[in-house]
Amino acid sequence: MSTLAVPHAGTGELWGPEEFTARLRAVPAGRYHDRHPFNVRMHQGALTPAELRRWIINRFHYQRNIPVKDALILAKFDDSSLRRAWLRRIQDHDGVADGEGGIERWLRLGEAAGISRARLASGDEVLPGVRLAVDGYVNFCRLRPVLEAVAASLTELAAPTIMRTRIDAFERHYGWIEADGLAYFRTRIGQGRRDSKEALPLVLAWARTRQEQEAAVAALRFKCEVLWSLLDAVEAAGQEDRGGPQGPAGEQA
Ligand SMILES: O=C(O)c1cc(C(=O)O)c2c(n1)C(=O)C(=O)c1cc(C(=O)O)[nH]c1-2
Repeated sequence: MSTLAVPHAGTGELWGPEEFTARLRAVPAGRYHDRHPFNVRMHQGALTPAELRRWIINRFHYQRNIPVKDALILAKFDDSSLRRAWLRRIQDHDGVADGEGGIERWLRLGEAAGISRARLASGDEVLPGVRLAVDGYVNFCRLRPVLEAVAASLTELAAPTIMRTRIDAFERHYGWIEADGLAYFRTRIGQGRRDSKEALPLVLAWARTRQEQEAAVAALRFKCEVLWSLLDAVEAAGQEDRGGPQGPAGEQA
């Protein structure tokens, strides 16, 4: 595995590009939110309409903050071609005109699931844990070096697969959501693939020391934790509805 490794003072050998890539890919392979019990139940068709609506409302908070964190990353680049590439990510979400882009498509997903635009856009039902997780990601991209901020986006290596599974699951189990509402997920398959294909070579090139390589892997781990925490909060709110994790409220000691 380490045939390309070269020695680096103090912090161990620099991983060769193959080993570094394998280590980055191993992070979402092991701890991506597709394994989260809430996501597993979503894909099994076991969520109630109220639970699915809660997820759509809370995930919207993540969606609307993605272009904010991408603008923070863009501001770290001193190179026009990189800024242009990153600007396209912002446009993926915001569109280039009213009525376009991923945020608009997520609003339509909400409508297809019976959530009005005003309700979704208000943010009133965003859970505290979701707010903290999303703030954590935005602030990470604001405060950390560009290598780590870009590495954190590499969860998208795993995103196209989860999108495909989600489309199948929604079509099979949640027929009450109008089919047009799934456009967000369909569009995201290609965008996510392109984003990760673009970001991976940047991370490989910018991590020049073993310490930086490890920081990139840690950034990706952190991002998996952000996505995991978001679902923890959504799941916990459902348990409260059902009377708490130990059963109905009155039966708890
Ligand atoms: O539904 C998902 O499972 C999922 C995961 C991720 C991800 O892995 O970060 C993103 C998205 N969706 C997504 O829609 C999206 O726009 C997106 C942007 C980013 C990012 O970090 O730049 N991740 C994701």
